[in-house]
Parts: sequence; structure tokens; C-alpha cells
Amino acid sequence: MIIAIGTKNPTKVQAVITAFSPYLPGEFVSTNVSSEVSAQPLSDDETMTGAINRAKNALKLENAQIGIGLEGGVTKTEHGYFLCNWGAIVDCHLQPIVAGGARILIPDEIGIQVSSGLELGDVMDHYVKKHNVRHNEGAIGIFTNGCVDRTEMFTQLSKLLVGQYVYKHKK
Ligand SMILES: O=P(O)(O)OP(=O)(O)OP(=O)(O)OC[C@H]1O[C@@H](n2cnc3c(O)ncnc32)[C@H](O)[C@@H]1O
Ligand SMILES: [Mg+2]
Repeated sequence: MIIAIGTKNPTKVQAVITAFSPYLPGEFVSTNVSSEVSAQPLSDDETMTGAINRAKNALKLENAQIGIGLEGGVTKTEHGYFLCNWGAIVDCHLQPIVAGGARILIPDEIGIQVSSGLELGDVMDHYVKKHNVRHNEGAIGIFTNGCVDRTEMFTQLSKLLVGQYVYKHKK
């Protein structure tokens, strides 16, 4: 069984393999696909749509049995800007199964820059003077002081996906 993951970002790929392999043994293939939303989604809806599109496009492109998409975004609330993360799993039978990941408040100065058109990954690199935060601990890792990094967050999100998938297939 081919399980296609719609990204080459190592934090996402590692998370999916860790969460899925105990439940769905198969060949994991990571593939660059379009999310068909902006590079920096700015709402829950846009981020969720990006995750679903990545899952569908990965399934198609790799001729896989299962497609998985994970997408990060920023969403503005009455209480400030939050990181948001969404994931989706598709196969040829079911409607997409979707799950949300952790969300934490980020500083206004970061949220404002992202809202004005910059990508969070670039803003974070500048903010902490590091290179490629997005492929490493992520903004979530920085702002939780390393307690929860991006791979761990995506691993929990991927467990929410695989758990729902297995449950639905039992019926
Ligand atoms: O290669 P892909 O899969 O696209 O991985 P990505 O790191 O670009 O991740 P997303 O497209 O899902 O995220 C959308 C944008 O938000 C950024 N982003 C989201 N969460 C982040 C985090 O925790 N740390 C740093 N950047 C983050 C990311 O760098 C993108 O600019
Ligand atoms: Mg991206």
C-alpha cells in the first residue's frame, strides 16, 4: 500500500511516519504538491482547505491508496494571533477526514508581519536569528521554549488522523 504525504518538509514527513506506521503499514512516499491556497494561509478555513488539497493531490500524483496533507497557518482572534495547524487524510472511498492541531498565541509583531504578506517561516528566522526554523523546532517550538516542537505537534495531529481513519474502516 502506498501512503503519499503531500510535502517534503521533514517535520511533517517524520510525524506522519511515526504516527501511521504502527496502524497502517505501507510504503510512505513524500511528494511536493500544491496546497492550492496561499503559501501562508491566514485563517482556519484556508489552512484546512490547504491540508485537504495536499492530501488529494498527493493521492493522485503518486497513484497512492492513501493521501495525507498537513498545513500550517496563522489565524486572528479577539485575543490575538494564533498558530493553527490542520491535517487531512483521503482515500478513494471516504470523504476527507480532517483534524486540527495545537494552537498557541504568538506575539502581535509576528502576527502583523504575517498578515501583511510575509511567511511565518521567514518572520521566525529573522525574529530568532536562526535559519530554517520551519524545518526544525518551528514557531511552536520557539514559543513553548522547546516543550513541544513542530514534529511533536504534527505527530499528535497525525495520530488524530490515523485514529479516525482506522475507526471509520472498522464499521
Ligand atoms: O514545505 P511545506 O509542506 O509547505 O512546509 P512549510 O514549512 O512551508 O509549512 P506550511 O506550508 O504548512 O505552513 C505555511 C506557512 O507557515 C509557516 N509556518 C507554519 N507553522 C510554522 C512553524 O511552526 N514554524 C515556522 N513556520 C511555520 C511555514 O513556514 C509557511 O510559511
Ligand atoms: Mg509551505
